[in-house]
Formats: sequence, structure tokens, C-alpha cells
Amino acid sequence: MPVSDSVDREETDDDAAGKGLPINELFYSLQGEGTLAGVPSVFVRTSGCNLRCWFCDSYHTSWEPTHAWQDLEEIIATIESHENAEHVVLTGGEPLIHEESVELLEALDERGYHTTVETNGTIHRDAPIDLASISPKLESSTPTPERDPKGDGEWAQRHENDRIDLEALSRLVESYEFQLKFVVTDDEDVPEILELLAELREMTDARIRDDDVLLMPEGATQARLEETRNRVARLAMDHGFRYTPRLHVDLWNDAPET
Ligand SMILES: C[S@@+](CC[C@H](N)C(=O)[O-])C[C@H]1O[C@@H](n2cnc3c(N)ncnc32)[C@H](O)[C@@H]1O
Ligand SMILES: Nc1nc2[nH]cc(C(=O)O)c2c(=O)[nH]1
Ligand code: SF4
Ligand SMILES: [Mg+2]
Repeated sequence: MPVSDSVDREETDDDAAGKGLPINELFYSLQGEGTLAGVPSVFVRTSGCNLRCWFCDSYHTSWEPTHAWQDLEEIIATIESHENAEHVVLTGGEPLIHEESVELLEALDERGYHTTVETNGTIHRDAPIDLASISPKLESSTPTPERDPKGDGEWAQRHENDRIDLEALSRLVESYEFQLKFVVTDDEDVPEILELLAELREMTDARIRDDDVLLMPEGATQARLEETRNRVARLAMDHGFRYTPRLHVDLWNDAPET
């Protein structure tokens, strides 16, 4: 299958309609993050993202998108080949930039799978999603020139402008069972989380419990998590939020397809 580095539907997906989805990787593992941590799941990782977090642990879906286009039948057949899995996690990149993600979720729903969508919360789509795992991006994710993994901060402004969309966040929490999963490095992240929660609670009638809010330590490697996880666990306790580990990193470090 041809592997390309262009995702020509970051802005619009009209041209790519019927092409299936750009798949970066598709594998069987344990859910590593959030309320379903530990659950055997098939992961479908689409390529292409509308943001550019400096710390993105899936560099080849965002900064340098790499993928093979697969049609939905092919994707579903691979998912079904993992016979022990009842859960499917659709992730990326940002899976909701792709219209075809809806069709995939519908097909999975028809087949009885539990579906989790890992999303940055900037896009709402109407789809059979059992758990919206929303990870709104804080200011500390912005790729400033000092922490740009690829260039000299060319993406910083666009990322900063687009990383929070309260309208999309409201619609997501109103439409789906959800968790709000924040990537946290230290206590400087907390005021922004509290402010965002206050704004969101103001905007929507959906109930957002502190129990729906998870703090996840920043770190794509075991070495980095050594630095962040105890600090973040303490912050979760101090504020009455949940802590989520990164079980897959604990188990397999930064190996692909885990
Ligand atoms: C690669 S993202 C794909 C889904 C979507 N684009 C998003 O950001 O939610 C999957 C998850 O990994 C998290 N993540 C990415 N890089 C991370 C890092 N260095 N440390 C901790 N979590 C990270 C994201 O916040 C998100 O919850
Ligand atoms: N095991 C495992 N669990 C995960 N949960 C969310 C992931 C993601 O990249 O979206 C992820 C991942 O990449 N691996
Ligand atoms: S939004 Fe998700 S996929 Fe996109 S750059 Fe950030 S962590 Fe990576
Ligand atoms: Mg991951």
C-alpha cells in the first residue's frame, strides 16, 4: 500500500470523499489512558491533525503525517481479526477532522463494538460514540519557537487560536458520555483547567462532575513520566480530580503499535 505524507483534507474533506481513511497504525493493545485503562482494545490511528502540540506523542500523524489510505471494509476486517476485542479506540491525529470517521463508527456500532473516540475537542460530529475521550489543549501545549519539534514556531499562532473551541466542547459533552483528560506538566497548568471548566459549566446544561475530569502526566517516555507523574498525582488529589496513568508507556515505553 502506498504510504504518503500528505493529508489533503485538513481543511475540507470534500475532495477525499470515498477514499476511506488515512491510517497511520492499527493495532491491538490495552487502553492505556482514562476510565477504561486496562481494557483490551483495537486502536485505529488516523493521520492528520488540526493542531500541533509540541509534545505530541504521535508525531507522524501531526507534524509529519504518514499513512496508507484504507477503505472502511479493510479497516473493519482488520479490527474483526482481533477476535478478543470488544472495544475499539478511534484516535489520531485528530480523528474527527475526517468525515469518514462517522461511517466507520456507524459500522462498528452495528457490529456491537464499544467505541471510544480520542479527540482534542475542537470538532463535533454526530456519530455513535460510546465514550468521547476529550483532551482539550492547554497553553502549555503550544509549539513556541523554543519547543517546536520541527521548525521555529510557525504553527504557534494557529495552534493558539484553534486549541479551544467552547462551542464544540459544549456539544461534545452534551452529546456523549465523556471524560475530560488534560495533559499536565506542573501546577502552572491548573488555573487554566479551572477557568475552562468554569466557562464550560456556565455554557452547558450537561453535568460536568469533578469525577469526569482526569489529569494525565505529560510524557511520551518512561523517563519523562518519572519526572511528571508524582507531581500530577498530587495535583489531582489537591483538586479532587481523577489521575490517569499512561499504562501503555509504563508497559512498553514509546514502542510503536502499543
Ligand atoms: C495523540 S492524541 C490523538 C487524539 C487527539 N488528537 C487528542 O489530542 O486528544 C491521543 C492522546 O495522547 C495525549 N498525548 C499526546 N502527547 C502526549 C504526551 N507527550 N504526554 C501525555 N499525553 C499525550 C493527548 O492529549 C490525547 O489524550
Ligand atoms: N495503549 C494505548 N492506549 C491509548 N489510549 C489513547 C491512545 C492514543 O494515542 O490516543 C493510546 C495509545 O496510543 N496506546
Ligand atoms: S491534538 Fe492530539 S494528535 Fe494533534 S498534535 Fe495535539 S496531541 Fe497530537
Ligand atoms: Mg497514544
